[in-house]
Amino acid sequence: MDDIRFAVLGTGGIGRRTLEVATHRDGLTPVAACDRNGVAIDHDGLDVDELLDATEGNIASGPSDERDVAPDGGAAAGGVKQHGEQAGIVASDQGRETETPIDDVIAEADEIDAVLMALPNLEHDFIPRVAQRFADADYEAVLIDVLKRSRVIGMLEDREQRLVDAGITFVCGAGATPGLLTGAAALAAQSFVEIESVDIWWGVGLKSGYEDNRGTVREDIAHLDGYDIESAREMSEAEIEALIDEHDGRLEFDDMEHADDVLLERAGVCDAEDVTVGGILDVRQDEKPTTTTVSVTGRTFDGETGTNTFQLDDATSMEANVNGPAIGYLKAAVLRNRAGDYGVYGPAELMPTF
Ligand SMILES: NC(=O)c1ccc[n+]([C@@H]2O[C@H](COP(=O)([O-])OP(=O)(O)OC[C@H]3O[C@@H](n4cnc5c(N)ncnc54)[C@H](O)[C@@H]3O)[C@@H](O)[C@H]2O)c1
Repeated sequence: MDDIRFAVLGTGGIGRRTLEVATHRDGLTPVAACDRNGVAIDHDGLDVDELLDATEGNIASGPSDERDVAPDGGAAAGGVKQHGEQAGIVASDQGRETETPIDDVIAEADEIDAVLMALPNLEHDFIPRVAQRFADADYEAVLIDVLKRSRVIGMLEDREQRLVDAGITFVCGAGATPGLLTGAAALAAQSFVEIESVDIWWGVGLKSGYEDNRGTVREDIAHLDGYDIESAREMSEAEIEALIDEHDGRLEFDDMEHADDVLLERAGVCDAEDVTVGGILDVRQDEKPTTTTVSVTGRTFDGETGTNTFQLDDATSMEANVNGPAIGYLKAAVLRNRAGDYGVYGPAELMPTF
């Protein structure tokens, strides 16, 4: 495959690791990265090591704000919690401060083959609206996200014709769950002619990565009983710490709104209601508190009922299982885009490329 020039929107816990994982994969040149405060662009290729060193322990994290989403100057919805104007990419020699980081990347989009959106999703229409802005700028290449929420997929489908008209190939929910595990479920389903259930059960240990992954932890809290997207967005860091203390560092989630359900339905594998997603997050130990397992139960053509399972090795980190697939799906999407195949795809509809 020819060299792929790619950008990462959001250099938090996930986006930083996207850049790092990409250095281990062939044919990828990172040419742009941005966070809420700044942007770094170099069409000859960013110096990933320098950028990672500069942002180590210094992520411009927190919920998304709207300041460069609403060109009309629309106010941010709810309180915006920032970690200082100098946090994140502006601390890198390659970075510069900007009020319009995403627009600055869009302005260079003619020379970019793929854009990976590692942005927060606490305002769940944030990523669809960013996609729309690329389409409105007549970007003709690949967009990919690692979002989690089921409801966002419909928002992307609503914009599908606009994306096709622009010439965009969009892969949504292309991280771990949804993402790798959704794709694994679609493969595991092939033994059967009818699927009864898909159960996804994940385990993540984050002790050494907790500081880097506060954005993801905040979003996960929104899935707990008694919390929702709005309340999780408004929580202070101290409130999050207190909640984690109450649970001794271990949060268990049942029946999460994860887009694996609608993405498997899109791919024709089963009904969304037959899919359940849950898991355990432990922010005080690196070991996974439980083994990530996908169980697909179905009926075979000759009348047997069985369960195919797919497990991740406990040694593989969340960051490895999100970013490896995201890059694999990004590469697959570039091949599709170059073949003139545009539109919205989920991770159960195409095979990631290594
Ligand atoms: N599918 C999966 O398996 C999976 C797993 C983990 C995380 N995720 C998703 O990955 C996403 C990123 O998570 P994270 O932990 O890296 O979050 P984070 O908070 O650490 O990072 C978010 C980044 O986005 C930037 N950002 C916020 N608003 C912005 C704006 N208006 N313009 C430009 N940049 C902006 C921030 O500065 C930061 O760099 C989340 O949506 C999370 O749900 C998915």
